[in-house]
Amino acid sequence: MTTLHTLGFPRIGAHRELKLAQEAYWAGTLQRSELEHVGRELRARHWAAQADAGITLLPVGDFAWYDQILEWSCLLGAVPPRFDQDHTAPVDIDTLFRMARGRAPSGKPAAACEMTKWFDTNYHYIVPELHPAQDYRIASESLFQQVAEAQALGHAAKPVIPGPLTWLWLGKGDAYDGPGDATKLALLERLVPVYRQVLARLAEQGVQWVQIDEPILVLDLPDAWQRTFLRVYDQLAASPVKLLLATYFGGLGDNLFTALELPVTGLHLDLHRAPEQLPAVLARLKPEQVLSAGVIDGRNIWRTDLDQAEALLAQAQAQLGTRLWLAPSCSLLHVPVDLAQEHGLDNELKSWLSFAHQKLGELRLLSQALREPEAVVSELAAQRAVIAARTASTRIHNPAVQAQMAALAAVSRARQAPFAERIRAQQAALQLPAFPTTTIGSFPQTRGIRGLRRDLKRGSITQAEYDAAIRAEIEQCIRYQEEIGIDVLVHGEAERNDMVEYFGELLEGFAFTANGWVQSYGSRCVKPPIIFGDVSRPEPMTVAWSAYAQSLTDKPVKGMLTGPVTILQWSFVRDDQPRQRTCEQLALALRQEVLDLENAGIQVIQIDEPALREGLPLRRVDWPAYLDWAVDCFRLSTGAVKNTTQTHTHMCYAEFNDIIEAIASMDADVITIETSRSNMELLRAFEDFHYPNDLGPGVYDIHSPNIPDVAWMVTLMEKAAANLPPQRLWVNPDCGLKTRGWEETRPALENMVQAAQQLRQRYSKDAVHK
Ligand SMILES: CN1c2c(nc(N)[nH]c2=O)NC[C@@H]1CNc1ccc(C(=O)N[C@@H](CCC(=O)N[C@@H](CCC(=O)N[C@@H](CCC(=O)O)C(=O)O)C(=O)O)C(=O)O)cc1
Ligand SMILES: N[C@@H](CCS)C(=O)O
Ligand SMILES: [Zn+2]
Repeated sequence: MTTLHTLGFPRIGAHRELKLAQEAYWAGTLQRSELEHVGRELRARHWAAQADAGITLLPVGDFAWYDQILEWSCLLGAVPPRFDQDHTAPVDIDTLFRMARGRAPSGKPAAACEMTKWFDTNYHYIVPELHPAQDYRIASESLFQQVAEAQALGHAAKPVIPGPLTWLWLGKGDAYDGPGDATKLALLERLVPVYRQVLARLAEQGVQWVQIDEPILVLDLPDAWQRTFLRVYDQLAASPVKLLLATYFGGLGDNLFTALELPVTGLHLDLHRAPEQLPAVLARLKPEQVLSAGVIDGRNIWRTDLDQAEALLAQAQAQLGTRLWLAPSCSLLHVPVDLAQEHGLDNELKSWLSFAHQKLGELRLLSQALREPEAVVSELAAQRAVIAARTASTRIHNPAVQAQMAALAAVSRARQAPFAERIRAQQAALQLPAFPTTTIGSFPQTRGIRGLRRDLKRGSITQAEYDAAIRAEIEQCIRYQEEIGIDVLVHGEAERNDMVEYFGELLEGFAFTANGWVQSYGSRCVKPPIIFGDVSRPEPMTVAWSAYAQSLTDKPVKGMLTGPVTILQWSFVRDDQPRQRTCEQLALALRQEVLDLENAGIQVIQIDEPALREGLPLRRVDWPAYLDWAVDCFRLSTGAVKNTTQTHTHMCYAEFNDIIEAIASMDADVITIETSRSNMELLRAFEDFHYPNDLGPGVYDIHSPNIPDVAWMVTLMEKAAANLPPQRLWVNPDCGLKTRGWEETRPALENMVQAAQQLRQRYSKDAVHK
């Protein structure tokens, strides 16, 4: 029997049960015991589904109340001092929630830990906080309880834990300088003994295999880190369990020899992203070692070409026999739960797709194809037919788009005049004060607004009633901004379920799901649209809403679009052409929308690119090629407007230092960025580079419910104005306000406007000229 396993299963539940329970618990409407019951039910259901599908080793520890890295930090007792953790007591679930979100039903509120993107995914993890003097201990029983839970249900449990080097790499602390700072490695002296205790406890529970995740092995690692892998795993090898070292999201590259030298009993490889590493691994795998082949794509939703997978694995099967295990390439956390819940997708399209449940079936079929193909001839033929039908389908090709693409080289990307000339023309048209104020786009997405979409979907209100109610929201938003004196207004994005899904629903070549939720962070989920064919824009997508908003006021209202790279990055993307091609098609569609907005009298147009940095390949050698086409696509979508039309872009969740040149070459007239959480540290890249265009460093953190005070925001802007020309600076929050309530938004924005007024007085001489 081939061993089949998964590196992790989505924890949210097919109907986002976890989200609903978490939010009810935080709101005080669900008891802790009821929350725990929901967790147990979800785990049991997910194990049962996997076992029923023939998965022989079940992941335990992939469930998390908020995030799996945070769970592990809590198990290690790595709780920052501000959360008042008693060093002899277990870490309580409310402490975990306070670390994640600053507050919980019990315990003192405190500043939440930082959250950031998980490798190149749209999932966010809670950053471990590292201190040179930190002591580690087993401070939570949760993992051991879950192992016992799985075993009581009759399952073979395979605990999944973050490896010590990956956990340290992801961690931050005042004493450390970036992910690869070698001084972090000193913490291993206290960390590794706790790992050994954990492994010993798991062995006592009868666990045979532990999956230890070291995804940093697919990154460029400094020598000191590479060498330390050997030392650390020598110490862990003495444990009485077998270790399966899991790597994913890319190939091992120059870390391959390191990985193969480690004294572990099994190695998991991402053979979907990096099939080319297989021969080198097969040549060097030790005789007793297991190879777990991650051939089913855990990051996308297309059915697997099993012939291709089988051909890739034929030699491995012959060489390794039962030492060849099969698995998805990474945790299934990154795909929706169950395609069977999708009743709105047509059968043809549905036949092309595979969500988490369906991937389990594919895994079993692949194992049969490798061992006893004669037993599954018809299933394999059916899968083959689907793959062939998708390739041949006329739905994926649009001749008009192909014609546009053929002429792409001739399309101008450059604005008509350089920035210095454009900004003068824009200022003459817009007449903005110094330190103009604006927001990033979204205003609170209230229950009322979401309820409207729910009612429209259920048919309990008509499209006309929905549109009227959204217009009323827009009017309220415009009036409010006028009342408090914002200079460049937004319409508030009330009509959008999500900044990417909304566009996916309106573009051709996209499909969207009813229930294809994927966890983004904590209780927040997204429903990534599916790009299955050539992308085009049948009709304007935002013009009516923006034009309506502009009709209500004499102040400029920003048109608001999501950029091509971000739409690409946050969608499930077709895998039958390079991502660059798909991005170019998106850029062309957005270019038309930009021109339509301009024609409708919109003078300021923002094209958000928060995912530009997240799209960076994991290996530096691949960065220049990506940045070239990503920036080119942005310029393709924005380059056609008149000099008097002001383009904005917005980026968040990003460090800018190493991509500042690319950002500058996007040539947006104004960029608004997230900087307040880092106390304007992130601004340094713009200062050092002498960034030439206008810049809005976010003056307050929209992820926090705290109201920023005026003096604080003035101080932050003074820091910015010390190194950048004051006449180039804008005043704005960090990011959109959709996750905040009005009760937090009102005082925060009013304070922000006051801060701008004080800045105008203070810098009246320098800043008059835009
Ligand atoms: C900026 N971010 C985004 C990322 N990726 C995206 N695709 N979009 C983003 O905005 N990545 C990085 C960050 C991640 N940040 C966030 C922030 C907030 C959310 C979020 O709030 N998600 C919502 C779901 C949003 C949505 O689709 N809303 C629908 C309503 C869906 C729904 O639950 N409907 C209910 C009724 C609701 C009610 O009555 O209250 C129903 O149908 O029963 C909509 O507005 O129509 C979330 O709740 O998780 C995500 C990422
Ligand atoms: N315009 C979007 C950008 C989020 S990154 C918003 O305001 O929500
Ligand atoms: Zn943002």
